[in-house]
Amino acid sequence: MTENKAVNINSGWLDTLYTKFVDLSCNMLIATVKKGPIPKHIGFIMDGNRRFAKNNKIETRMGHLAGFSSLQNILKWCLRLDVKAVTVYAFSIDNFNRPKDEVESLMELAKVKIYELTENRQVENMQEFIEEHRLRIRSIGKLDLLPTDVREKMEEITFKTKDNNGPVLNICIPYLSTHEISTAISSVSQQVSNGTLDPEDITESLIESNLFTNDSPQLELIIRTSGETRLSNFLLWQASKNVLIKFVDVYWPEFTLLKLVGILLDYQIEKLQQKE
Ligand SMILES: CC(C)=CCC/C(C)=C/CC/C(C)=C/COP(=O)(O)OP(=O)(O)O
Repeated sequence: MTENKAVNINSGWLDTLYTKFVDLSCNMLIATVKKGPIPKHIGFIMDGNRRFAKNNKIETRMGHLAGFSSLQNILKWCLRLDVKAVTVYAFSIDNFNRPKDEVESLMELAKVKIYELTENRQVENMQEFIEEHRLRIRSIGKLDLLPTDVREKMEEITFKTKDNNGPVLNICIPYLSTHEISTAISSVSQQVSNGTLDPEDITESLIESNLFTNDSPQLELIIRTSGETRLSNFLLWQASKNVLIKFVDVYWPEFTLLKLVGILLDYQIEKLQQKE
């Protein structure tokens, strides 16, 4: 009995010490990398949740849940690093071709997590974090493909955070870059056909101003986890403008601050080389 108690006290003390050590290390890493240029807008292809689940012998659903936790951590670090926009590929239009129960569980996860945020519940201090950083959350993509309840939750959080004047989190769900570009072109053609736009005034920047990311700063970095080296129809137009693309060999739920900092240092070296 006494022995157990002693072990509990010791492990509590060690946990606290460990947490403090981790916090301190994270703060130091963030302060160090912030001395150099930080990309204003980062896109993440959050890949590898299912392989993470398989490797760890857990259900696919739990892999996606671990992916959501990873998203929360990475978002927090990005905001502390003063990144102004984070765009995440949460669900591709093609993902609707996955097994029905996986699609349903991903939709449920999206709905529940967004519900927790909109209803002002504590999601590991996430609500506090949104308030503190005045974060705007937007869902972008072909929203009418979402089940009504999920779409409503997405629209609700976009509405609730629309007047926040801090950074923006763009959640691509369900998204394909080619759909985004064709939607922009269609909106421009509409203006031509109703006589509000002269075809001669169609420029690259006009098309760009009709993309879903039109109110985010220029994309400067894309990170894809899981070792895959493709863009998989993510931010193709935005990626054409001097964007550094980094492929990392870890699954999304395993992506750490240390990995992010390593990539940011590469980004800073590249910036310095471009200046020379
Ligand atoms: C509400 C919200 C924003 C939720 C985010 C949750 C999350 C991280 C979703 C990503 C889903 C997804 C298709 C990941 C890709 O890994 P994969 O499933 O393709 O894994 P694999 O590459 O190993 O097959």
